[in-house]
Parts: sequence; C-alpha cells; structure tokens
Amino acid sequence: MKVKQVMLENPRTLHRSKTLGDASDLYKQTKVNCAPIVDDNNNVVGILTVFRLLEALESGATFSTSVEEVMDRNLQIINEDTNFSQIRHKPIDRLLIFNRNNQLSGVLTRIDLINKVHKALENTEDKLAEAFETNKKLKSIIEASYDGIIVVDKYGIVQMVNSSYFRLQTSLHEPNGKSLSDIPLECCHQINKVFQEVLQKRKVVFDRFRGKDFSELAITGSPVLDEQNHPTLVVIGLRDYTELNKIKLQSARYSQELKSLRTKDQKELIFHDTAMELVVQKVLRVAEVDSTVLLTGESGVGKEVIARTIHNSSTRAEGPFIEINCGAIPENLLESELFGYEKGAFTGANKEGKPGMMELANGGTLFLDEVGDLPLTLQVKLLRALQEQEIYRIGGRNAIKLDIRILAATNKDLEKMIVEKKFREDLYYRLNVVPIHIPPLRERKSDILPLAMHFLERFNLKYNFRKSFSSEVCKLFEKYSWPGNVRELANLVERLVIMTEQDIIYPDQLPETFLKQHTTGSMQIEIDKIIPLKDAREQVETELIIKAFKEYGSLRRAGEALGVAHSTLLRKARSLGIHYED
Ligand SMILES: Nc1ncnc2c1ncn2[C@@H]1O[C@H](COP(=O)(O)OP(=O)(O)OP(=O)(O)O)[C@@H](O)[C@H]1O
Repeated sequence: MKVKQVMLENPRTLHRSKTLGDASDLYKQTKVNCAPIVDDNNNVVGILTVFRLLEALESGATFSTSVEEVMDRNLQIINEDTNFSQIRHKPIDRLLIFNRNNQLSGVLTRIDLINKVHKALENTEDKLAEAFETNKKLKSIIEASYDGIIVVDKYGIVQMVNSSYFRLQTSLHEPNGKSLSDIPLECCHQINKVFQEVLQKRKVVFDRFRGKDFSELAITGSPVLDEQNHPTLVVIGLRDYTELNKIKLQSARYSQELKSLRTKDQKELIFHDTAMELVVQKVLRVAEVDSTVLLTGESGVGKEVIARTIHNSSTRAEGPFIEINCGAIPENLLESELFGYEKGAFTGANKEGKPGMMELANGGTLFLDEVGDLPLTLQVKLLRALQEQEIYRIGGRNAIKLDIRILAATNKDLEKMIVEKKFREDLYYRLNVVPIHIPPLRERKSDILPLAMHFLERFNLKYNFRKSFSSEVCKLFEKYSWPGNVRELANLVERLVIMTEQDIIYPDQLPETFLKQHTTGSMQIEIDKIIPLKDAREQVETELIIKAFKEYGSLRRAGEALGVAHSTLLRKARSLGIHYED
C-alpha cells in the first residue's frame, strides 16, 4: 500500500503570520491534528501539531502568539509513492507528503489513517473472498475435466492433481508435494520428458504414449509464465484414449463380422450320411477344448460351415468369429490384414492405423481359410505369433497379447507342399493339432438329397416359389459326382428354382455338363448299386430321351435316332415325366 492511498489529500495550510487561535480554529473545522505552515511563496516552512500547540500554551504562550514562534521546523518529508510499510515507525502526525514535483500533496492524520486502513482492509477482505471464489471455481473446473491434470512447479514438484488423474494411477500413491519423476504411471518417463521440454521451450509440448492392452495417452504440457516470461508452473494434461481404442476395435470387429454375415448364407449344418456323422461327432468333441484344428477337404465340402459350428459350440461362442481367406487377399496386403498397422506405417495406410484380423479375433476364433496359400514369409510371422501369443502391428512398438483360437482350412495337400518347400513343416504341426477331414459329397451320397431339399426350401422361400424336384431329378442328383461338392449343389438348386418355368423340375432342366456325365462315353453305364431292373430301364430311357431331345431339337428326328415312332416317343417321354416343347 502506497502512502498516497492513506494520506489526507490537499490539507489546509496556515500562513506563518497566523496565531495559535487561528490554528486552533483550523483544527476544529477540519478535524485534522496538524497543519503545514507556509511562507509568502507558499513554501512549507514548518508544521504545527495539536500536541505542540498544547505544549506551547502550557509553557505560557497565548492564542495570539504567532504560529511561527512555536511551529516545528524539523520537517519530515515523505514522497507520496513511498510504501506505507516503510514509514510505520515514523511520527505519523508530523509527516508531510510531497508529490514528484516536490509540492505538498498531503499529510497523515491518525483518524484518516485508521479510516483508510479500515477501508483498505475491507477491500482486501472482499478481494480475498473473490479470490477464494475464483480459486474454488478454478478447482472445480480442473476437477470436472475428464482428462487427468497434474500441476507441477518449475522444480518438478507436483502441486496438485485432479481426481481424473487417479483413474490412470492404479496404486494409492499421493503425488502432491512429491517429485514428478516418482508418479507411479506407466508413462512417467514420457511425462517427465514433456515437463523438461516445456521448461526449455516455454511453450506447449505434445507427446503420445502407447502401452499394454490398447492403452494410449495423449500427453500435453503447457507452461504458466511469469511477467519475465519464465515458467513458474507446468500444467500436464493426460487424455486417455484406451476406452476409445477398445470401442474402435469392437466396432471394427462388428463391421467385420457383419460383412461376413452379409456375404454368407445361413450356416446351418445339414448331414445324414454316417461318414458325416463321424465328422460331426469329432467336431463337437473338439469344440469343447481350445485346440487348433486343421480342416481338410475338397473345395466346397463345407469346411467353413464346420469351422463356424466348432466356434458356435465352443466356450468362445460369444466372442468374435473372424475369417480371413489367405488365398483371396493380395500377398502385399495380407500382412497388414492379419497383423494391422499403426498410423503412418506405410504410404497409403489409413491415417488412424488399423487393427488386424488377429487383433479383431481376440477373445474369439480366427479362421484361416485356404491356409495353404499363405506366403512363406507370413508363415514365419504367423508361427511366431501363435507360439508367443502376441503380435506387433506393422510399425508398432507395443506387443498386443492374443487370446484366440485358431481354426485353419485347406483343400491343398500340405504334406506335399512341405516336401516341395512351399509350406513350413513347423507351422503345419502347429496347425494340425487336431485334423478333421471332410469327405467329398460323392463319398457321402445319402447327404445329397437332404442337402438338395434344404437348398430347395431355402431358395423357394427366398424367391417366393413352390418348386419341387421330379423323382428322376432326385435320382440323377444321387448319381452325379459333384466335383464342386455342396457349393455346386447349392448353386445348381438356386439356378433351377429361378430358371424353371413350371413348378416341377424335370431332368431336361439340368445343365448340359450335368447330363454329359451320365450320357457320354459310348453309352458306358456306371453301376454303383443294385436297383430293380425296371428302375434301371427307366433311368437309361430318361437320359437317352433327354439327350435326343436336346441334340435333335424335333420329336420326329429324335424318334428316328432312338428307333421309335415320334408318337411312341412322346408317350414314353410323358410317362417318364419328361417335359417336351416343340
Ligand atoms: N453340411 C452342410 N450343410 C449346409 N450347407 C452346407 C454344408 N456344407 C456346405 N454347405 C454350403 O455349401 C457352400 C460351400 O461351403 P463352404 O464354404 O463351407 O465350403 P469350403 O469347404 O469352405 O469351400 P472352400 O474350400 O472353397 O472355401 C456354402 O454355401 C455352405 O453354406
């Protein structure tokens, strides 16, 4: 507080020729207990206090005595900008206050002083209360921040932390008053680095920390500078991206599963044949344990359906089922698809980075379809990941723990590939813990009709038809070798349902290639089981008539080729359920 804030401004002065009576009147009027005495030029030449006046009266002076005779000439002059604390010990009533221009600007009087100090105190109290309120507000703002906040002084001693900070800290350590380098956070080293950099650069510094289990923190250090631009405090903000990462991963997982569900048909497993019953028994047994399974079999036999059945019957059923077709993804993309990548890992990479299929499958099952098509370099990486149960994203430094079950499938002869050095033996043994072979459809003939009926029902429903197969078609289905297995059967049934005009599907609707298998080769008839002669005759007649119709296009010419009259042929065709349009 400056003297000018507590002084009485522009005090009344007395000319040196005035009397003690004038001085006494002045004191009464102004309630001031001292008066500066001036000469003709208005220069201060002395001061007369009430106390001095009383002393003079006691010593024989009268009210007509001139002030000049008793005034105090020993002047105590103070500049108005002096701090009040510096003059506390001085005789208050005798102080004259001058301004910068050396002119009298005030005096100090006790009463004024008390009033002013009282007012100043009141002001200070108000200001304190205001400061207290602001402080409270600031504290609650810091508290309300979802980000963790650490306030550190320039010596690296923690001044305060908010409660969000404690969310990041797993122990009960109290950081206030302790060194920043002792805080028990995984990212302590980075925080201290940011702090040092802020002190050095005197500006905001950013860093990012990636830890275990998708934990990620953005660290911001901001300096609080004094008037000389020196940092007094550093405010460290910690934004936790861990939850966000988990949500991102979950949503990537859902969209991956959704994509695969959208592109796939319903995966109901249909089987009737004892060969397939044995496979299913094995599947259900292996589903209960977490072992790796290698599914082998020709293309289209149902390896993927079986893989899904294993997943759905296992304890991981609630977890994700992530499928990757190693043969369908270009070799240069396969690694990033499998392992994912960090942002900026390579040109053209997604800005944000991307989790790989292995990461997405965490907690569930990863199905490696066409595993025989995996390039040798990736076979090494896959094996390492499976053995160590952790992966690194491309460009990433932090290991990601894996908890996945691996199911693999192939239609290739992996053992032959090992001899040819196209498949690693160690990976083969790692994958082939439980081998399950799915026989081709031609080796489980009693599955053909249940599957055909299943697909017929599905496509009737899908396209809103009520088509059915003639008995001849069913017989031909059972005889056909189905090189494309169940996939070929499903595709054919869909095509027949769509393309056939009438409700019953007759053999003449079957594709050329399908019929060829039964009719070519200078009439070599394939016999795989004993059936009544009548049925055999009907079957041969059916196939011959259909072929003749297709090849000759007219009833007359077909009859000629078959050696019967066209009317006989028409009658015969009708009795066999063959549809003929001229
Ligand atoms: N037992 C089955 N019951 C019902 N549908 C089946 C069955 N087996 C196969 N399918 C169906 O046949 C089609 C091919 O099956 P899937 O894709 O599982 O064969 P795959 O052996 O994995 O073939 P690829 O080796 O070419 O990948 C799919 O539409 C599938 O739904």
